[in-house]
Amino acid sequence: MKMPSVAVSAKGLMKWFGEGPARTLAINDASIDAWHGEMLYIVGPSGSGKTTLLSILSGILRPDAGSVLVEDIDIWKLDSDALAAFRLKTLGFVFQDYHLFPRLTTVENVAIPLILQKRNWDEALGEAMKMLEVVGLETRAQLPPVKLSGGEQQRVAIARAIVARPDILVLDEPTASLDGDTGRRILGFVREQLLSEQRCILVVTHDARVFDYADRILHMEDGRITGLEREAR
Ligand SMILES: Nc1ncnc2c1ncn2[C@@H]1O[C@H](COP(=O)(O)OP(=O)(O)OP(=O)(O)O)[C@@H](O)[C@H]1O
Repeated sequence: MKMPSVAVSAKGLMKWFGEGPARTLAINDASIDAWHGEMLYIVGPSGSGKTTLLSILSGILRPDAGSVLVEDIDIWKLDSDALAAFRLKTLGFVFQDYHLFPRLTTVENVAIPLILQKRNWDEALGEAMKMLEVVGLETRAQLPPVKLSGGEQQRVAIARAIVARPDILVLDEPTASLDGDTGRRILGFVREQLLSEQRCILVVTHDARVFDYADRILHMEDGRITGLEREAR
């Protein structure tokens, strides 16, 4: 059997927030390897450090110690321009609060990663439209995101994150505003589409309804990684 290759490898991560008596250790000596072709979940109680870890792994938040290799590149040694270019080329994100652009239409929001990669505007809008069909929002394409419900905005954020087929997809509570069926359908689609291309998907979630999509589940508590389960798939 072919061994999976490592997509993201983090070693000895530490992260503190705040100063003096309010200083909090958010990540305490965390190390992980995530592989191409797997969906790796990060679960744990509120405040255990899941979002902080995801932000460090995806080049958004600088750790105080430790290293992160993504596709063999030591991302925290890149300068800020190189890191931004690398994130654009390699990573797709869905944040907890979606980060949609209010002045753009829904379809333009989904097209953004393709436009930033210098794809032709009409072609980018065409691809974005196909993604909106997948998440069931083609009739909302020309509306601004504020006209959409929370669950619809979450689906737009997911469509935008996968439209450029990123090597690594990072999802923070991707099903929080979705009903059970929609959440499962969309995560199932993401899994099927991206894992068949050997992409790596990192998911922070509390949503037990979608746990069975995970290949492995990493548990966190008080900033530490306390366990790793392999799901029987
Ligand atoms: N920007 C920040 N400034 C100060 N403290 C922070 C900041 N971000 C996170 N923390 C603290 O770091 C710890 C880990 O937070 P984090 O948001 O990573 O946890 P989480 O497991 O994702 O929680 P949740 O499930 O509630 O989103 C918490 O104690 C939190 O209060």
